[in-house]
Amino acid sequence: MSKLLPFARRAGRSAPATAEAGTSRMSTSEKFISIEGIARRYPAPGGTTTTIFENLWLPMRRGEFVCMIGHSGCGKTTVLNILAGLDAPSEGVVIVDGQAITGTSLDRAVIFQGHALLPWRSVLGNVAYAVSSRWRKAGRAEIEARARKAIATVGLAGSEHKRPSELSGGMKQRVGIARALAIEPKILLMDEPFSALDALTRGTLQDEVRRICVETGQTVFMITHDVDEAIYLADRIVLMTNGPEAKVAEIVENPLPKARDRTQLHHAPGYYALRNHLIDFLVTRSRTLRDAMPEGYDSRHPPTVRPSLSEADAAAIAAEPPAKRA
Ligand SMILES: Nc1ncnc2c1ncn2[C@@H]1O[C@H](COP(=O)(O)OP(=O)(O)OP(=O)(O)O)[C@@H](O)[C@H]1O
Repeated sequence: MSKLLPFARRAGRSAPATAEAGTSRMSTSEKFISIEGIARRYPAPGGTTTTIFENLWLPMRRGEFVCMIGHSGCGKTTVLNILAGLDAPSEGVVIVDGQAITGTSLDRAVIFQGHALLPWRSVLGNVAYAVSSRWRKAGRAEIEARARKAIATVGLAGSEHKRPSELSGGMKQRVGIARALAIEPKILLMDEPFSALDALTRGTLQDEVRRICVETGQTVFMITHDVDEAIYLADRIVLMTNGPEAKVAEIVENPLPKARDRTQLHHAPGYYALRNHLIDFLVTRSRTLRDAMPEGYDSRHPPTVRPSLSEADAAAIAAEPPAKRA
């Protein structure tokens, strides 16, 4: 407890988080995924059109974990569906690994909030089914070996022959993750994958997903409403203004070290500045920015923000003995 106190004190007396804004542009060769000027519009009553979002630009590096946060209705799932190839933009294009997306692909696996497992198949059967659709010519032994490996990766070894009705919500979600991983996708797309789980299971699965993504160098785009989940998992956090006509307000770079421990996050310098910045955005700025973006806003290059410590906090940390900072 005593170790917690200096940080708790700092959190309490911190000035509002300052943010270093800038536009850290990604070079063309760095862009593994490139969302380029996409819009999604739907017909509305009276022959009009509703624009959910427009002129949305977002590049992602290979191996990056990007979370998107924004209020309900700003179009997060629509963006994910477009990345998956399940929906098409009304304007603009998404380029993955140099190719424009024209439909679904086994290179882009989706993990939904609901598990969508085949109820009549066992855990092994569900995962093997996905494996066989990826490697159509593979023999039974190879398919089973690949499926078993993915099942073991998510900690379900020993449950291969259980049916979905015999599994808890967390176990079902693990099967969903195993099924996605088993096809060795280039990109993992996750739509609030843990939101229906209890806090304990959610934490465990966040740990597993983080470990797997770090180990495999997976590129991930994930939607979440959970600020702490985004801080733990993401390298960058995309903040959407409220819809309709939502925009990428800013892209927040996570200043926390890549080697993170969920239970120790609140000790990390910069944690409270980042958390306060995200919450402040959701509480007020997501609305005010929808109504008026700052002068000079360029939707092609939304501001990149790196919430930083207040000067007082930075000085306090610098003054601490190194052992205390660890
Ligand atoms: N087929 C459709 N026809 C008309 N409007 C649609 C259609 N699909 C989605 N929308 C609208 O598009 C908007 C964005 O939906 P979307 O599900 O992408 O939002 P979201 O940010 O993911 O929301 P949530 O956080 O609640 O999941 C919503 O206002 C929704 O009503």
